[in-house]
Amino acid sequence: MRGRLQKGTNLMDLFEEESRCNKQKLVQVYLRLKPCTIPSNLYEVRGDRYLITSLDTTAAGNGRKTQRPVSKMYTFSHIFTEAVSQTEIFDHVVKDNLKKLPEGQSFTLLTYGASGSGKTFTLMGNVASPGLVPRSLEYLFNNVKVQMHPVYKPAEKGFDSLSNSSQEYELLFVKRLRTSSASLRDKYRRMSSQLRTDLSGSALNLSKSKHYVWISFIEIYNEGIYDLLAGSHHRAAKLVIREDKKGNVYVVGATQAFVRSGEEAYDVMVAGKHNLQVAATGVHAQSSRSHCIFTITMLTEDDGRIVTSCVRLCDLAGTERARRTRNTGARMKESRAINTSLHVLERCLHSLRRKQAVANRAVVPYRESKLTRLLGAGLSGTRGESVTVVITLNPSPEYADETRHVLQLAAVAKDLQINNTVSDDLSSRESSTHDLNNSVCAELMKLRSCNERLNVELLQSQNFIKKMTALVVEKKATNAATTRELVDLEKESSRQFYAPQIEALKREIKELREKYEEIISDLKEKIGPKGIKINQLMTEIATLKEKLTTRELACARAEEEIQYLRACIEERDGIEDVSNDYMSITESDSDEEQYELCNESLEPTFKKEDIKRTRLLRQSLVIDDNNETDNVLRNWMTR
Ligand SMILES: Nc1ncnc2c1ncn2[C@@H]1O[C@H](COP(=O)(O)OP(=O)(O)OP(=O)(O)O)[C@@H](O)[C@H]1O
Repeated sequence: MRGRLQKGTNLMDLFEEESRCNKQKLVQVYLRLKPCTIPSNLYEVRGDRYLITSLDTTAAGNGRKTQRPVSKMYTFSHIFTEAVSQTEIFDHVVKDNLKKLPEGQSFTLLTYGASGSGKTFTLMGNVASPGLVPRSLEYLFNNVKVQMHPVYKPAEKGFDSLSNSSQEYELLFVKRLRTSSASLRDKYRRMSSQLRTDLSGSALNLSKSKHYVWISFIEIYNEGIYDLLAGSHHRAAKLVIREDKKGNVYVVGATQAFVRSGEEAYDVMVAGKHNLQVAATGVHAQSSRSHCIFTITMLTEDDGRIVTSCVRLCDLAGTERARRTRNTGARMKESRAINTSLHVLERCLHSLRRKQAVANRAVVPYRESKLTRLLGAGLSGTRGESVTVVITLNPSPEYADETRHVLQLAAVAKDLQINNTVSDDLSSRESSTHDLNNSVCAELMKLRSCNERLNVELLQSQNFIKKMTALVVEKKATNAATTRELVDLEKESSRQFYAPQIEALKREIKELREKYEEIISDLKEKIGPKGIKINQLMTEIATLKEKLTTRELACARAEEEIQYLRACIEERDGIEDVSNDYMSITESDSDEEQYELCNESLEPTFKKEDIKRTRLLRQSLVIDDNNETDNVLRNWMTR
């Protein structure tokens, strides 16, 4: 499933869950990311199922094409990130399917991705990390009772019983094949201890049945099918595809090798791999130039009944951009053939999806390439095969262009249903013309069942919408409650946060107050007697001030008197030396003596009262500072 990036993956999960319930089993599409040293922000893995890409997309506007980054979300059955081991991938992707093999349930696994993204690594691996092929072999041979003589051999119509001489021939043939790959043979032995550790504890427990295991290995190169087990001249003869009336597709004449152990099977496969056309390209030095399909066929004999099933492990050649590979000549031709067959695969998947979605009779173009002809029956679901696609992705930004194409195909494959009831056109195309009435009736029946299915889907969708609406309402209510709680919490937390600070401040203030009160009382104690003295001095100062004021008033009065006397003296024109005479008047002189003295020197108008007044004046001035008074008088006299 692919869609624009949306918020709320929970809703997405719910929706997916709902769709899963509505649909039948889907093609399993896994994503494996290759470890990458260059950091890239083009891809983001969310959870273990969602990939968000920010790849450039061409947009046409105003007559011009522009590149702009678009976020897209792709859903996978599971995403294996860079750190995930081969063991985990085997356990997740292959193991359960192998368990169903003896029951007649076939399984096809495709690795698909850009060149150099890790398809071959995922299938074959290396000595340190064996891939899905050696693991599948080890798992099978460790868990089933494999027969040592090839009594039954897979054939077009199911199986053939072999004569003793034929059995001998088959055993010899495998021995010969193994000799041809002797130089490459010890690889499995080096891997096997690792494999045994990884696979320990897993058992199929099928001791009652007898199993005959055969393997075949073919490649599709430049739209020709070749037998990789046919020796070094395998390209000399092309194989042909045959299809029976039931829609089963066979490669006629493909070598089947009878194997009795994982090691034997692996050696045969290595011999075949040696024949693979591997050539250097600009992208990947060991690039696969063909699609190759490794098939393990198992004939299970149980109570005289033979059941045939197979595991097909397909390593598809990588999509290639001619611009980047810089291929020319033969390489260019190979590249074109690879891209064409992959393009047909993509179209087939698209048509199948449409066909399954609307139950129509659209023709799926399986026949347009050898690859789709061979895989078609499995993908269409008519044979009840389980199909798994492992998309390998190199997150390095330079592979972004190829990756976008790969993801498009992955998105389509993810939506395909398998084991569905929609009839496939493989057989219908071969069948003779239908009776019109029958076909109309069949069409009507189909339409009715389709209608019923749609009604059910409608009901389910309505239920889903109801559930969603209820969920939204619930979420809104929860949100409101949460907001209220948050506000309360904020208040509470701020109160709790400041309360201790306020308490601390109050305590501090109290302590300071007590401290300063102590200091003040200490000071008061210390300045106690001095304080009383100061108070006394202040009182004295006040008394002195009062006295001064009184003296000032007296002075003022005296001045007035003096003014008056002066005026009187000035009136006595002609009288001289008054001042000297007057100065001779002393305190000791009696009023009479003074009067006499005055009489002698002054005009008769200078009255006795004046003398008295002058004396009074003198007295008032002489308080405690005679000198000052004298000075005042002296000043007055000398004026
Ligand atoms: N998950 C991985 N971990 C470690 N190494 C890897 C991984 N995937 C790929 N490689 C390494 O990257 C290189 C290319 O990988 P591989 O040969 O599997 O690419 P491919 O997709 O099969 O390419 P082509 O389609 O061109 O054959 C190999 O050297 C392989 O060991």
